[in-house]
Amino acid sequence: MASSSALSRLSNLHNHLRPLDSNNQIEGLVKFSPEVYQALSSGRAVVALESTIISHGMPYPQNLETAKQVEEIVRKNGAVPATIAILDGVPCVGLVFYFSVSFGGCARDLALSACLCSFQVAGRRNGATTVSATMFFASTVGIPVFVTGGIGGVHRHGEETMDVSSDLTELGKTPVAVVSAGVKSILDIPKTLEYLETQGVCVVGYKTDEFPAFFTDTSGCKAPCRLDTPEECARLIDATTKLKLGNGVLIAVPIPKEQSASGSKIESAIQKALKEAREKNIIGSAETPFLLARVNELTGGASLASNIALVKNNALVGSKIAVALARLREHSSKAGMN
Ligand SMILES: O=c1[nH]cc([C@@H]2O[C@H](COP(=O)(O)O)[C@@H](O)[C@H]2O)c(=O)[nH]1
Repeated sequence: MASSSALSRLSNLHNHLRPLDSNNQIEGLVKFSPEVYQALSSGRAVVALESTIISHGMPYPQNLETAKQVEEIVRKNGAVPATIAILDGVPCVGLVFYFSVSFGGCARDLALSACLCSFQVAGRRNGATTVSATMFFASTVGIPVFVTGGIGGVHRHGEETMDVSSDLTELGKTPVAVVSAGVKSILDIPKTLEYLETQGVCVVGYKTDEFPAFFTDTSGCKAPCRLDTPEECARLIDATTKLKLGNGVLIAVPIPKEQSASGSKIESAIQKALKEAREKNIIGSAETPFLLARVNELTGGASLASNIALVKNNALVGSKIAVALARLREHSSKAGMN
C-alpha cells in the first residue's frame, strides 16, 4: 500500500502543474508540468510516455530507474519527456519523478485503458495510463509522438474470447505515432496485424522488413511498410496529419541485436507461462501482468533486462523522430506551407 509520504506528495502534485489556458473543455481538464507546457507552446519536440509501464510493466525498483533513464534519453536527444497519468482525477502530463514515486510504490492495481479514464476522473481517483489512454491524452494536448515498450494486441484465442486490447481500436481513431518494439508473442501476432489493418493503421517496420515480437527481432510476420530513418518517419506522420486520416501510426522498432540473443530462452518461458495461465484460468486484465511476471521469474530476470533495453532503444528512436517532426513543421510554417 502507499506510504503516507507518497500519498501526500501525490496530492501536492497539482501545485506543480499548470492547466492549459484554453477554451477547449477537455484541454482545460488537463494539467502540465512547466517544462512540457513551455515545450508545447513553443513547438519544441515532446515525447509522450505511458505510466502503466511503471505501475504494471516492470517490478520495483527497476520500474522507477528505467522511467528516469528513459526521460534522460529523451532529453539527451533533444526532446522533452511527458509522462502521462491521472492523479486525484486530473490527467497530468509531465513530472515522471512524482509519478514514479506514487506509482512505483503503490496504486499498482490501476492500469487505465481509455475507456476507464472518465470513471477515474469523475471519481477523482489515481490511475496509470495504458497505451490507449496515453494516446488519447497525447492527441488531446497535441503531442504527436509516443514511446512505449510494447502495445497490447489480440490475445491468443481472441476469436473466441473477444479479448482484444483497446490499444488497437485507439490506434484506429487517434492520430498519434506509437513507437514500440512490436507485440509480445504472448499475443496472437498475425491476428493483431490483421486487426490493425482493419482499423486502417499504418504499421511500419523501422529498419526491418519483419514485424518485431518485442523480445525478439523476428515474428515470422512481414511488416506492411518499412522506413529507415527518423526523417522518413517524421514525413509519414506529417503526411498522415495533412491527409486528416485521423488514425495512428505504429512504428515497430526491433529490440537491439545484443539483447535479442536471449529471445529463444524467453520464448520457451512464454510458452510455459501461457500454459500455467490457462491451467489457473487467469484471463482478462489479469493475464498480461501474470505472464510478464512469470516469464521474468522463469528466465531469471533475462526478460526484464531485455524489456529495459528495448524501452530505452525505443526512447532513442522516438526522440529522434519527434525532433525530426518538429523541424519539419518549423520549416513548413516558415515556408508558409501550413
Ligand atoms: O510489454 C508490455 N506490453 C503491454 C503493456 C501494457 O499493457 C497494456 C495493454 O493491456 P491490455 O492487453 O489489457 O489492453 C498496454 O497498453 C501497456 O500499457 C506493458 O506494460 N508491457
